[in-house]
This record gives sequence, C-alpha cells and structure tokens, in this order.
Amino acid sequence: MAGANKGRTTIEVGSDGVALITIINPPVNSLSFDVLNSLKESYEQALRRTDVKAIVIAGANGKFSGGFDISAFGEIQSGRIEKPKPGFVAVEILTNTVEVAQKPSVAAIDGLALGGGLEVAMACHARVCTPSAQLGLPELQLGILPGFGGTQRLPRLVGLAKSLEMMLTSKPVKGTDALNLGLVDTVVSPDKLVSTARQWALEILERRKPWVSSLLKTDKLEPLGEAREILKFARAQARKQAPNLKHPLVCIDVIEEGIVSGPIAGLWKEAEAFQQLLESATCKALVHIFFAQRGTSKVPGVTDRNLAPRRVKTVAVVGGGLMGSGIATALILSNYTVILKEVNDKFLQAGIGRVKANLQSRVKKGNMTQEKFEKTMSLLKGTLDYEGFKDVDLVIEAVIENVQLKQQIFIDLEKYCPPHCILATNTSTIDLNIVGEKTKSKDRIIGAHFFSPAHVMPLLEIVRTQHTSSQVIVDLLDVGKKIKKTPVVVGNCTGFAVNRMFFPYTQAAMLLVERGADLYQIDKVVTKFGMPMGPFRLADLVGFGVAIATGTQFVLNFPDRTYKSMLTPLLQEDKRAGEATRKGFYIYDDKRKASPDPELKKYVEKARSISGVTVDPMLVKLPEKDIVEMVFFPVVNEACRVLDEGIAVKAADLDIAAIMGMGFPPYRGGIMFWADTLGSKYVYSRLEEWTKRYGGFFKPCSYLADRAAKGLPLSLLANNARPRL
Ligand SMILES: C[C@H](O)CC(=O)SCCNC(=O)CCNC(=O)[C@H](O)C(C)(C)COP(=O)(O)OP(=O)(O)OC[C@H]1O[C@@H](n2cnc3c(N)ncnc32)[C@H](O)[C@@H]1OP(=O)(O)O
Repeated sequence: MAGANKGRTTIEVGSDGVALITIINPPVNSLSFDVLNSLKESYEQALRRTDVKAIVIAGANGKFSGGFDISAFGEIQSGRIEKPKPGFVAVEILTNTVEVAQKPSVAAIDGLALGGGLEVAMACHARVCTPSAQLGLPELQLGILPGFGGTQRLPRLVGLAKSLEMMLTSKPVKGTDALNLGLVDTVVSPDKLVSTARQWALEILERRKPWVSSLLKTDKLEPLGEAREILKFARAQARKQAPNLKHPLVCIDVIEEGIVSGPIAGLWKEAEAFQQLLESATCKALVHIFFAQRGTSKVPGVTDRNLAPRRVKTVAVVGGGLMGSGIATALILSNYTVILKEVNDKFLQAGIGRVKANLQSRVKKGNMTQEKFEKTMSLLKGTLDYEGFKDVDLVIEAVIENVQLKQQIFIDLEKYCPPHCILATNTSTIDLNIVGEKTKSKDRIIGAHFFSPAHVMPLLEIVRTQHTSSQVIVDLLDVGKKIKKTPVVVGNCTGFAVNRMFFPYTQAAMLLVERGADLYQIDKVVTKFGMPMGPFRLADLVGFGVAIATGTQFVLNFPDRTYKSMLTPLLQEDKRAGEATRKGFYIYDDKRKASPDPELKKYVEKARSISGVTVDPMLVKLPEKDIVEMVFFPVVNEACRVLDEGIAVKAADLDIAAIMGMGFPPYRGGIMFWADTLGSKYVYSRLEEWTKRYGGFFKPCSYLADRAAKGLPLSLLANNARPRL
C-alpha cells in the first residue's frame, strides 16, 4: 500500500518502562497511511522490547487525532493510492496488535479524538482525557461509517442508544461527559495528562486497574430485545431525517451485526461496508464539501499575501430591522461590542427587543444561562446618532434596499467613522459601487451579505469591488470566522453570487407552471430531491414584497434571461403576499401549516393569458427527473456565468454558496459538483432543447457551451481564466 507520504509516530521509552507513542501529523494529527504504518511499527517495537512494560499513545501539540486522513479518500477513490486490504487497520493493527497485546495501552487524549482518532483510543485498555477534549465519531458526515472498529467498540463502551446518537448526529462529547458515559476512565488537567496515563498503564499491568478490551465488554449493551427496539427506532429516524441517504442505514446494520453475531463478525461487516461506502457518490460529494468549506477562506491574491487581520473590537450596525438585529445578535454572541443605530427611539427599542428575543430563545431552549444572557446583552448599545461611531472598527449598514438612503448613510459614515474603519453594507442585490459612489473611501467599502435569520444562517457572502483593499477583505474574513460563519468571497454585480444563482430557480418554476406543470408537484419533487422546501413554499416564506423588489433588479440588469411572470404580482394584488398574510401559493392555518389551495388555478390561468403562453401537454405530465433538471439547470447555467465573469473565484465556492445560501443538499456536493456528475454535455444538450421549445430563458451561456464542446467539467476553470477583479 503506497502512503500519502505524510506524518509519523515517535516512540520514547521512559525509565518507568512506559513507551510513549506520539502521533505527529500537523495540523490535526490525522491518520494518514504513513501514520498508521508507523503506528503499527512503533507498537511492534514496544511489544518486542524487553525494557517496555506498558504503552501510552498521545498526539503531538495538544491534539490526539482528527481521524483518518480525509485527503487520502480522494486518492483512494481515484486509484492514485492502493486501497488498504479490508480489516488492515481495524483488525490487523487495532485489534490484533493493540488490543490483544500482552502489554497494556492507555490513550492520553487532549484536544481532539475524532473518527479514527477515537477508534485508536478505544482499542486501548483505558483512556485518560482533559476536560475540554472532544471525542466523537463524525464519519457519517463524510458519507462513510466508522471503519476502524468504532461501530463495535463505541456501543460496548457507552451503550447502544448513546452510541447511535453519537454516530448518527456526528456530534462529539466533551471530556467530562465522556467520563460520565464510560468512554474515558478519568479526566485530568493537560499538565497531568501523560503522567497520569503512564501511571494508569503501569497500574493495569499490576492489576490494580482493570485490563479492559472494549471489544469484549458486554455490560453496557442493552438486552437483545431492547437493543432491537432501539435499532428499529434509529432506522425510522434515519429514514425520516435523511430519506435520500443510505449510509446511516448501513451503519445501523453494521452495529446490529455486532450485537447479534458478535464483535468479530461486526468488525468484518464494518470493513466491507467501509470499502463500499468509500466509493459511493455520497462520500465523494461530502468529502468535496469538507475541503470546499475550508477552501472558501483561501482567496488567491488576497489571503496569500501574509496580511494579518487587524483587530476589530467595536462594530456598529446601522438599522435594527430583521437583518440588522440578527447581525447584531451574531456579533455580541461572539463578544464584539456592538452599537446599534436607528432613526428614532421606537425603531431602536424594537431593534433591541429583537436582539433580546433572539437570545431569549436560546435561554428558553436551555442553550444559554440567564447570566450569560445578561452579559451578552450588555455588549449592545443603542444610539440615534453617529456620535459614538468615532471609535468603531467596522460598520455594517443593514437598512432597506433604497439606493439614495444607502448613499447618504455612506456619506455620513465616511464623515463620522475613523479612517481605518471598514465600511460594510448588507445589501443583497445593489451594486456596491453605486452604494459608495459619493464617498472617497472606496478601498474600505465591502459587502457583508448575511442570510436571514443572520444569527442562525451559516453563510456570509463577502463582496469586494475592484477598489476594496485586500486588508479589508482579510479583516472581514477574520470577523466572519469569529462569528462562526462560512465566508464566500465574491465579486460585485447585481445579486452577487447567491441571489444570482437563486433567481432562475424560482423563475424556472414559474415558467413551468404557466405552461401547465402542477405547482404543488414541483415543490414536492424539489423537496424530494433534497431542498428544504420547494420554490413556491419558499417564496411564501420570504414574502412576495422581497421577491418582487429583487425581481425588479434582475429584470433591469438581466432582461435577456428574466422570465416575466405575472403570477406573484396577481396574488399580491389580492392581498396574498405569502405566509405572513396567511395566503400565498399555499394557505396557512393557525399553526402555520401550509395546504394547497384549489383557488390558485384561477391566478395561474390569468397569469398564463397575460404571458400569452399555452399549456404544453409535455409539461403537464413531466417526470420527476425532468422537473428537477428544468428547475436546477438554469441555476447551473447562471452559476457558470458567475464563474466565467470572475464573480466567484472557484466553482467549489459556488457549491458552498448553494448549500449554505439556498439549502442545496450537501450530499449532492453543491450545484457545480452535482452538474459535473451529470456531465457538461448533458446539461448543455438539455438546455438547448428547452431553448428551442421555450425560449431564451434556458439558453446555455458561452462558458457552458465551451465546456460541453470540449467535454470538460464545468468546475474546471481554464488555466488562463482570471477573476476580473
Ligand atoms: C476510518 C475512520 O473511521 C474514518 C475517519 O476517521 S474519517 C475522519 C473523521 N474525522 C473527521 O471527520 C474530523 C474532520 N475534521 C474536523 O472536523 C475539523 O477539521 C477539526 C474539528 C478536526 C478541526 O477544526 P478547526 O480547528 O476548525 O480546523 P479546520 O480548518 O477544520 O482544519 C484544519 C486543517 O486540518 C485539515 N483536517 C482536519 N481534519 C482532517 C482530517 N481528518 N484529515 C485530513 N485533513 C484534516 C483541514 O482540511 C484543514 O486544512 P487546511 O488548513 O489546509 O484548510
């Protein structure tokens, strides 16, 4: 087996006769094949040496291990490195070498023990950890299952119910909880970690502490009848929560095998399932997303210039509406001091009230203590003027989408804020050059586009113009990271990246409905595909006011490819403006449950006659696959334009933007990744076919046409393609 050629372990034998094996593979001590082979060699050496009585495994630099090296997945999938033979790690190294050894092993866990990292620790005969250590099996998040014996050892250490919860949610537990669960044997401070582990190992040898093989434990396992009930419930939950995903069910099957037929049978079934899942489309997509998400903060020409982010301490938010109060909430939650500005006391109090309500909902759910609530609220100050702005490091303007108003605010900001202050706008559509047109501070103007609700949604679209300085981008990336958002840096244009991609999604759905497709069927199929809701249900949720306002921007800027349907304006005219008015495309009961409305037919017919189109019998009986493609290929087409224009610097950023901004299913790898699984030729040919039938809305852009002609993936930017920024 060829290694990924990185990482190693070291072995150091102390005068106490304990061999300390340390995993070294920065930054997270992941288990590459080199590390695993070296671990095996170090172990064999420790077992052979007569001066070694017991073994302690630890990770370098305060991190035990972040698990199997995820970058090796792609190398195995593409055949660049040879697949390990089934059971090489789980059986040969961890069970036959570590667990059944004649010398006891103790894992000394600080920082992280995730995935394969925790699996190594569980093969040891005891575990010592620090209070803040994080222990978990998050493999399902990558479309695989724990493959180094975790499906067998975790249930035996913490019980079936808890182990299923940990694996199915991928959530780690902290050191102290791990102790209560029986996952670790003791918790000590970091400075005592290794010495305690050494002592523990010697005491095991002297039989003063139990010598436990996790794989052979049965005391924590529920009786068989109860276990079957727990597994049945887990299956039902997995099917309900992720109907399109098979791997959680495979994981449950593997766990069941171990419970019913014993841990060795379970280990072999795990090894087989691991190899199969590694090749699955879901795993490929989720591994792509893992790296794509980490790649969004790497911006060529910006983050590779050794610029350190400047310290941002105080932030001002202009506008306390839904967006402004959400942004202020996100900031104070990460300990920024925030000044919230409104135009009058009534609006200000309403804004502060919204922030309070956002935090109170955390208190109610038990996610925040009253004390923390008060401390967090104390970071927020309200104001009606710009006097307090002289000390702020960052301003985020979040008022309504009115060009003149925004321009005036930026004139004021330039006047009142210190010269180093970053001037950001939360506009979702308006060109930043227009917003900052009347200032001389163009190098520090930047877009900070949050998604509603801003304190919950994970995406932050950072918009730069050709004037925005790299320093300001680096500063905002840092703030984004601190408030736990995934940033995507994009160029300036109407709608930026997310809303530009989003727009054709609703438009395509309107076009289909006017030509005879069933509106509710479209929502159903799109939800089945994996979106949290269909385009019509979403339009109801957002409200037609917003939809029509942004729509106007698109009609103005991209008239060639905007489908002008009167369906939404007609509904709005009848005071059906979405969920807030209890009527939109759906009707809503007191509990906000949406039901189809037979009345809708008459609005569709009216919109159809205004558009002058007729029902196409083909669209009336459109198969599900065609509905998905007709709704999403126009999104792919726009994403290609966004990429071609340099608005996004890489396709993977658009994948993340689609997942976090639109709710595109992550297990399909994002919009461009998904399109590439179907092939550029196929996407192009379908769009061409629909262009002939239904007009310019579907017309494939030149980037897509070029990729299709050359048979290239859409995500592959030409070597000479450079962002236009
Ligand atoms: C057979 C086994 O059962 C299979 C497995 O073990 S699969 C792997 C299971 N482990 C995981 O899923 C953990 C994945 N990693 C994480 O969740 C997070 O990276 C973390 C919690 C470990 C650290 O988070 P954080 O401190 O925010 O740093 P983060 O930016 O995510 O990662 C730091 C770097 O380590 C890399 N990294 C993290 N975990 C890695 C892993 N398991 N393999 C390879 N690289 C990894 C990241 O790609 C990133 O690289 P970059 O700096 O070049 O972008």
